[in-house]
Amino acid sequence: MIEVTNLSKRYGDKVAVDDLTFRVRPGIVTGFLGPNGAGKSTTMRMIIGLDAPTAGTVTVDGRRYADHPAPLREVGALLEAKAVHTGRSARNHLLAMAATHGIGARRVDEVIELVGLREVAGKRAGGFSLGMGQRLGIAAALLGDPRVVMLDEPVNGLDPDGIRWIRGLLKGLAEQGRTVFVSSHLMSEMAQTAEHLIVVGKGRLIADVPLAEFTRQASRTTVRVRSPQAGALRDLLLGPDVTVTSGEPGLLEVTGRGREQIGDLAAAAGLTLHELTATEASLEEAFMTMTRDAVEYHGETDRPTVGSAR
Ligand SMILES: Nc1ncnc2c1ncn2[C@@H]1O[C@H](COP(=O)(O)OP(=O)(O)OP(=O)(O)O)[C@@H](O)[C@H]1O
Repeated sequence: MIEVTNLSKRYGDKVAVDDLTFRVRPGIVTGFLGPNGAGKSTTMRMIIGLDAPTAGTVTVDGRRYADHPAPLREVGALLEAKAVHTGRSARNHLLAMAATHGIGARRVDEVIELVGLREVAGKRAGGFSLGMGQRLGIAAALLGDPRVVMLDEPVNGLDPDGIRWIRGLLKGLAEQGRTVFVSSHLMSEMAQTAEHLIVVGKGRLIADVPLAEFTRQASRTTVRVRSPQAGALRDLLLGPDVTVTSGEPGLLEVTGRGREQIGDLAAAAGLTLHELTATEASLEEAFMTMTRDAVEYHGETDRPTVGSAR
């Protein structure tokens, strides 16, 4: 379990992480989702003590990372997929890491097998492709058989095979009861991997929801309505839990009322309709809307809003 409490990080005037509070539970894959610059890497660095918080606390299984007697056995992390610049073979690279933590050669061979590097384990790690380097980084993260696994953007730059492999690996680690925390800026990727989502924007928490709940909310249908009497129609449609927005004159986008209901209400009031179309938002669109709202929260609105009553 990772517990982040009122965590903030400032670099000079820049607030990278702003009063974040959330928990990452064992037994499931938790996705850490947010656009570029949202503060994901900074948060992960603070979890393993690479950066000191400006305020707030982070604990892993009840203790600060630095207070664990054998941190590598507690948390395995892959942060910033950077190339391994070494003339050593992959196996020797891992053996050297293992030796500094009192981990034996047997475990090195186990993780090599686990990440599928057996055939290239004797090759120079410095010459590895991005995908192989990524597998090596994951092997290093798993060396200590950690109860918490944390990976920052692990699928960046990987081919479809590599991506599928990482998804399977993460799910398997979670099924073994480990805490698995993985960041991405792609909703579509998280939708296939994570069971729970922590969404951040501009350093702030936007959502802390099960994926199923996010999907349910995202699939809320929007109805596009065109009418020469859009103003009157909007007034007619507004009500509790109904939102009406407009991007152009004569066009309304309505959530909270179904297509038939809108058609019936318009007909009963004698209003003319030129279009009545139901559209389902994709998960990616729902994520964009969510994070755009975080931008709006900071006062940078770019979306004209006709009216809403919630
Ligand atoms: N060492 C630093 N000094 C100054 N600013 C920093 C530093 N590290 C991060 N930042 C800033 O803090 C903000 C959050 O960055 P962070 O890398 O944590 O975001 P992220 O969500 O991981 O983004 P990405 O997906 O692009 O990696 C960004 O605006 C970034 O420019």
